[in-house]
Amino acid sequence: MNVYAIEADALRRSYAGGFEAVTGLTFSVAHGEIFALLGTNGAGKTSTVEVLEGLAPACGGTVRVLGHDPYRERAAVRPRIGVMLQEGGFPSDLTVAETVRMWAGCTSGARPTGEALDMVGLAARATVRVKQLSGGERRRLDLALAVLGRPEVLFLDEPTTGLDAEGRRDTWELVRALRDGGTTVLLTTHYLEEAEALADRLAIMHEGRIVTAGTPAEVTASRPSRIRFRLPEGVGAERLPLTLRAARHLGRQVEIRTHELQDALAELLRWADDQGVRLDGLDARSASLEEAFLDIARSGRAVATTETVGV
Ligand SMILES: Nc1ncnc2c1ncn2[C@@H]1O[C@H](COP(=O)(O)OP(=O)(O)OP(=O)(O)O)[C@@H](O)[C@H]1O
Repeated sequence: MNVYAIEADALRRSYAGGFEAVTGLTFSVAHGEIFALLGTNGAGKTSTVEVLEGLAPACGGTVRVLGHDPYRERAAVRPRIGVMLQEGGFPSDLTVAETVRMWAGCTSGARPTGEALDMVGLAARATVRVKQLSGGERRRLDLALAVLGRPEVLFLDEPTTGLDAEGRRDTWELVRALRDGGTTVLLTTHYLEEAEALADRLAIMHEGRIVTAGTPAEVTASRPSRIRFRLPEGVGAERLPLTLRAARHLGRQVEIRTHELQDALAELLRWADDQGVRLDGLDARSASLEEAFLDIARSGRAVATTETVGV
C-alpha cells in the first residue's frame, strides 16, 4: 500500500478565461492523518479540493487519491471517499431520515441510518423535513452523508461553518474518532483554532500556492511571541530598558515581539517594578497559528518580522 492516501504534485487548475487559481501545488497526506488546508479568501482551497475529489480535472501536474487519478479513475476512487461540499443540495421536502436512506441506497456498505444520525447528533431530528432544519443542522446532515459509506478518505470543505460552539466541538470529536479509526481526513477551514485543535499537519495557501506547511507547532515555531501593554501617562517608550526599546508603540500602547517570551517579560516586569510603573492591559502570548496566518495574509509570503526584539 502507498504510504500516502493523497498526493498532489505540481497541481494546477485554471478556469475559463485563463485565470490560474492553483499554480503548482505539491503536498501529500499520509493514511490516517488529518490534514488542514488553510488560506485567505480565494486562495484556491476549494479549487484544489474539487480536483482531489475527482469533480474536476487538473490542468497540470498529477494527483493521486488512494493510488488512483480521482478524475480519470473516478469509479475506483468514488466508493472509497466521502465528500462534504461547502453547500450540499438536498431535496427539501424529504425528512432527515429519508434523505439518509435515499443516499444509503446509492452507497455500498452504508452505515445504518440511525448510526449515521447518531454520529452527527441529528437522531432527534430524524423525522423533521430538511427545509425546516437550521443552517447548522444542514451542515450536520451533510456530514452524516459524507461518512455514510465508511470512507477511507474524507474531504470536508469548511465542515463547521454555521455551527455553534458545541456543534463545532462535537464535529471535532467525530473527526478525531474517525481518524483514530484509520480514516484520512482532508479539511479546509477558516477557523484557525479548528486547524490548531484538529490537524496533524496543515498548509497555508495564498494566491494559488502553498506558502507554509508542517505540523501546527512547526508552522508557529518561527513566529515571534507578543507582549502588549499601555504605559502610564507621562512615561515615554524611550524609558523602556534598551533591550526592549525596539518595541512598536502607538501613543501609550506598546507591542513587543520576541522569540524569548519569558526573558522579555521578566525584564519588562523588573523594569516596571523598579520604576514603580503600572502596565495596564498587560497581555503576553505565545506565537499562534493566527499570527502566522495574518503575516501571510498581509504580505503574501512568510516573512520574519523586523520588529523582533533581540532578547
Ligand atoms: N468557476 C470559476 N470560474 C472562474 N474563477 C473561479 C471559479 N471558481 C473559483 N474561481 C476563482 O478561483 C480563485 C480560487 O477560488 P477558491 O474557491 O478555490 O478559493 P478558496 O480558497 O476556496 O476561497 P474561500 O476561502 O473564499 O472559499 C478565486 O479567485 C475565485 O474567484
